[in-house]
Amino acid sequence: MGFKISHSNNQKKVKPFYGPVNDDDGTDGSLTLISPPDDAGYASWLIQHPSALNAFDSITKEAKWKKVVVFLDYDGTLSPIVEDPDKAFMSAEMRMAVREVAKYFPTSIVSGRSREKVKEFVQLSNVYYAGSHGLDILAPPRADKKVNEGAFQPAKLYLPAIQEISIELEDTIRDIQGARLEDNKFCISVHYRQVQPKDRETLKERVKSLVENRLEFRLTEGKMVLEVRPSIEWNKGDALNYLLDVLGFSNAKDVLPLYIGDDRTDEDAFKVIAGRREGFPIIVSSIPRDTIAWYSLRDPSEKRVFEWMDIHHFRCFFVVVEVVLYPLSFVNDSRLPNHFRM
Ligand SMILES: O=P(O)(O)OC[C@H]1O[C@H](O[C@H]2O[C@H](CO)[C@@H](O)[C@H](O)[C@H]2O)[C@H](O)[C@@H](O)[C@@H]1O
Repeated sequence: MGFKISHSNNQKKVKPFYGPVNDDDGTDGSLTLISPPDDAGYASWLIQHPSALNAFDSITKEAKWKKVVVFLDYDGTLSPIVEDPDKAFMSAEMRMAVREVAKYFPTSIVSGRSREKVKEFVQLSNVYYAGSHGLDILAPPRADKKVNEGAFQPAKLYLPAIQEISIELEDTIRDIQGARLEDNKFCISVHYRQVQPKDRETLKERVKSLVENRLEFRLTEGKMVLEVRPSIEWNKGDALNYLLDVLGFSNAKDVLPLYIGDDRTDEDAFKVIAGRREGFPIIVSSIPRDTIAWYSLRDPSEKRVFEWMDIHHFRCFFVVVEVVLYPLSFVNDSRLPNHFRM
């Protein structure tokens, strides 16, 4: 399978700003609420996007005899959303849960952060990392290539321009108190969580007009963050496809990608899974939201995700994998931790 990347220099793709319905709640600042965050609204949204916790049994049933490949977003999924982006630490329990999951299922972390930074936070060596919204992926070499060519970086040519626009952005936001830039290597994040509400529109307008004048860039918006990205058609959904391919699953009929994410950019990955009509797109949200995801996890903090990732729950998945891949005797193998034994 080949990967086509179009560099859309002529066609400007600036995504519209979505009304900041809930800008001050510290979580879903830029996302579209489809009903007020009350229990009745949430309950009816849950009918469309059932809780992945409650659906666990049906999910495991569907996964039987199939190969589950796990994809996880970082901020707001594995770590809680916090004021200071440099302090978005993942708990030790969550780390342990991800490490256990990755022992049995190929697991990738797909983040808007730079690959190096997200790896520093996650600190696991048994997962693959896709940073900068998938523009920087370190995965095993493809089956048809003997030598590992290093990271896949489709926007490498943009690096000098990214450095230039970073300086311009710095100048543009300098006088706005609380505004800060984060260099994510192939993308630049402009954070406004710590900017006073009265100054946020000014910041957005300035960044928007700067990016509009630079054809090599486009703008997306996350949770109280503007993300300046190269104008190439490549997103977290493409990263998911790329990883499935290099992991040897592109033509497999029995693959179920499982993706957990909380942000607008994760919708690209949900879309890919929805297009396959098989897999588990799971959104983390405490409010009803417009989403392509089929399942949901309520708490925007790590708690619910952890609960779901918890090895006790994943024990069910393990049984599936064990039936398919491992000899039965392995189940009661004393080398296995207690919670994996039958
Ligand atoms: O794709 P992700 O891994 O979810 O990255 C998206 C952005 O996440 C980070 O910002 C968000 O989390 C911060 C820490 O909790 C929070 O302060 C900020 O308001 C959120 O937008 C990251 O810092 C950004 O660079 C990513 O673009």
